[in-house]
Amino acid sequence: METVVDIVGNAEAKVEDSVAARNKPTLTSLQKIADPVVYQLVRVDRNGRLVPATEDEVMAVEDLLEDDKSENGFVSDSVQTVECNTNFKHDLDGLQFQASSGLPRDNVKLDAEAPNASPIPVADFEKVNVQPKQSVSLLTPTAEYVGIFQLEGSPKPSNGLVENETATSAIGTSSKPDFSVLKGEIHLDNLTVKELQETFKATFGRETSVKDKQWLKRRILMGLTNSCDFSTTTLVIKDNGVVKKDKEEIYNSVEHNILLDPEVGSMSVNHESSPTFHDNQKESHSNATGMELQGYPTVDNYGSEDTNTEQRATKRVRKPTKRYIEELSEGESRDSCAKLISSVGHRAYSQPSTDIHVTPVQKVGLDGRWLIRRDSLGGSGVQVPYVSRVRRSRPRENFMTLMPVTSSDKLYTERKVELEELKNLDSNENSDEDSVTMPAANGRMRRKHHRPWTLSEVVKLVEGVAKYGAGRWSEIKRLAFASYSYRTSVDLKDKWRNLLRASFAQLPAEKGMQNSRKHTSIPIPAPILLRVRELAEVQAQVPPSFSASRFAGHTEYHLGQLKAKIAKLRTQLLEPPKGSSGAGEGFEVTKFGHGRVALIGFPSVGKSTLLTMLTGTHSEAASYEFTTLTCIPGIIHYNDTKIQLLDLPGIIEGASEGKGRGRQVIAVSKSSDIVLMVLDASKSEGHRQILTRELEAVGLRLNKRPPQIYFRKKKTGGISFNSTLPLTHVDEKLCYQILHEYKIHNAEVLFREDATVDDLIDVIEGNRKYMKCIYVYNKIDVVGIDDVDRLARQPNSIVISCNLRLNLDRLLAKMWEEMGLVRIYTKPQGQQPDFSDPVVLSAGRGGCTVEDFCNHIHRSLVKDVKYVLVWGTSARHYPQHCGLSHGLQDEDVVQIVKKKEREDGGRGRFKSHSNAPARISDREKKAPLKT
Ligand SMILES: Nc1nc2c(ncn2[C@@H]2O[C@H](COP(=O)(O)OP(=O)(O)OP(=O)(O)O)[C@@H](O)[C@H]2O)c(=O)[nH]1
Ligand SMILES: [Mg+2]
Repeated sequence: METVVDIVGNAEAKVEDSVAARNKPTLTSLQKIADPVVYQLVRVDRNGRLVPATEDEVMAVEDLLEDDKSENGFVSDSVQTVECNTNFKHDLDGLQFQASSGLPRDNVKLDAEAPNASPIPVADFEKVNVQPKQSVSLLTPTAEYVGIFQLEGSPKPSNGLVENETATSAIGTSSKPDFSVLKGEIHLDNLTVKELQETFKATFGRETSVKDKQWLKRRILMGLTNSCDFSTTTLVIKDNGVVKKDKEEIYNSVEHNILLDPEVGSMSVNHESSPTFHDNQKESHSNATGMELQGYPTVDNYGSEDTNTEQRATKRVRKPTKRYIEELSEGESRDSCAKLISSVGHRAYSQPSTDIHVTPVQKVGLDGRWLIRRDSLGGSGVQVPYVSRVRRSRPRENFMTLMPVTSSDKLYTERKVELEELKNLDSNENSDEDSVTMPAANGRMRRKHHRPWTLSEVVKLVEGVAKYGAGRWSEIKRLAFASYSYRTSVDLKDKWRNLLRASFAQLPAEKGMQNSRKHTSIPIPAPILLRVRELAEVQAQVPPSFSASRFAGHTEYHLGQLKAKIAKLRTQLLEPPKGSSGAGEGFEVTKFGHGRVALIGFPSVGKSTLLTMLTGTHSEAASYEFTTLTCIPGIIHYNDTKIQLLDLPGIIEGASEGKGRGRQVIAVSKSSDIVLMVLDASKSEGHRQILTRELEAVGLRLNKRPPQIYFRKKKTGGISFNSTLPLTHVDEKLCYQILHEYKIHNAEVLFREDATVDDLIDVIEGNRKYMKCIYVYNKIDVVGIDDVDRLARQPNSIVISCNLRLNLDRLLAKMWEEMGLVRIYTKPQGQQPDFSDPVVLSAGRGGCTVEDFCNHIHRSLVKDVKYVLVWGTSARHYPQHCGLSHGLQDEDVVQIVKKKEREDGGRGRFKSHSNAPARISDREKKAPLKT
């Protein structure tokens, strides 16, 4: 099989270029040319017909391209400034092959030097007889397709072939030796071992130490047979050599080349400045000088055999994946630009009078299937399209390797800029094109299995939502995305969600373009995002978790993470070390009464004095600090209830960290029902904040209710984040980060209120205590009335004076109110209620329902309760028959009606009056009758 790359040219361009090339066959002629040439990869079958190369072949060629480019360290401007407007003039009589092309200056120089400098003349060779209608075939630009047969100018007339040292040196040190420039026929039988080795080196690109002539000849012939395209030459391989063929054969072979299948891909060819065609440079027919190289037939030698042969073979037999086939087929049906190239190729081949067709390809696609490279040369870029097939087998190593890298930084920068443009050119005009591969930041190809959305698609989606409404994805898909078979309604839904995120996360101060996702192919313009936002707001689609624009930044996330970290570490700090017996000596006293109240405050604020005043229990009070060093309990008799009041040592700043036994003090206060924070009215206002902070540091939450956040850990299923209302402090990402900090990866979170990050952390920690706190400002006798008035108006505050016994009753009332004790009086059946000894319930101590009331009396009472009769504020009428779930209120009177024992046997007419066993077998057998 021979694989060739055929050139499709533009006839008009050809004429112009040929004229230009003749008049000014230099670089300037090239610069005037803007139209690119489409190269298509074809294959010559056994009948000599050119058939389109298969995908595997294209893939293999691309591999070779890549490999060669990566192997070849040679970098030259001329490599990338490919001249594709080559004008060929083939004389039927032959004998003349004119190649005029606007090669770069380097090429001109090298090509001009080559005939003179080349010491490799071999043998006389007939001038090539080529049909003018033919499409000149080029071999694929790989290292295997190198070599040229020269006809004349050889100072060394022999049958061997010699490497063109000048040319080799001209192109620099190559990693692979190039195939020698041959002249005339080659008869391997006549070559010496050394010459055979040279030939082998030229053919395969590597040296060999084998001296076996037969082996060398066989390998060389095999290499030539497999790799060289002799169809465009007058050479054939015959009898251990490359020999001339008849004119008829040449004519036939050329005729075969004209028959082309239009369905071929395009391929870029890099023309090298060197006359020795090296690796991926195999252009043999271009000459910038426009001079005639008479008798120089272009035989692109396929000096094959490289180390990748086996790999390529493996690739060819590998079955393409289903996805690859699907995408390729979709792409082929969709790619209008690809069709353009194909059709151009078809036209070019079908035009009888042209041999080169320069195709003005203007569209640029990045779908991985075709790509037009625009290399900058001077002011006018030359566009070189080539096939860039999607290869699902492995990602293309480097996008840039397909584009020859110039040594000039400027050109390199330009190319990068162009690449960026290409990336961003996913525009309206290319709406049907989708990127499958994208160049990543490190220059390697990053493959995306999904098709990135184009701007036109996004606009269509937004229009569809505006027209049909969000949620009607199937309808939008059917009506607006009918031609986009690869877009499902789920895709539309997902994209709309991402657009919503992007639009609500976008800060107004940000620059106009913002991506909804990090790796999206196109940035969404600000107007579209604004439109999305408008639509979402109109259709009440504001996602709760994205309604806060403040989350566009990372500061909140970072702060949230830090808060979670601090809370976690603080919890670890407060936990007693494992293995220890726990805390040391504490202040804990036995619980007594119906409620417990702790006195917390700085030293010498009057706590002990207050205890003495309220309870009658003496507690040492003095004018120096830390008079009290332990917990002193007292009992307050109030409203037929007993309330335990605890006098505690004074705490100072840093108590939560253990200063002044502050931790034990706070631990006792944690066990109480409410906290009385005693403050000195004559002291700084900051004391209140300090104490609040200290208590909160150990998990006490004063005058707060638990956050309305439902949180439940799960074993599997990930994190489900939901909210019943728009959130302004927490979003999904922040919630995930905080949970991640606690190493929670499976949980259910439901926000029922606009909670803060601290609330979420409290819920996750789960050990917070929410308590009522009354701020008691003592010693108001020493401050002005204005200050007293101001303090008294603060929430949860009360002003007192222990010395003057001012406002103590209000303090007790407030305390009672905050404690929420519920007194229930019992009423025996047929008797008066007992108002002397109530049953005291509270929400903090087991609840206030009838069942709690029964349990408070005795645990076994609940199952005997038939119903209860309730008098009081909780009853709608007196008495009300209530069940166990009825909620009781303060000073209710309850009468319990128990079930009767005889009712156990049934009710009404179903009642069982007999005590006989239910089953006959259980009955006692009567004694048999005596006869
Ligand atoms: N002017 C005035 N002084 C008071 C009042 N209540 C208490 N004091 C004085 O404040 C000083 C401290 O009183 P204590 O009851 O020992 O204060 P404490 O908070 O128990 O102090 P520690 O036990 O050290 O924490 C005493 O000298 C009291 O006489 C008040 O209402 N007015
Ligand atoms: Mg005291």
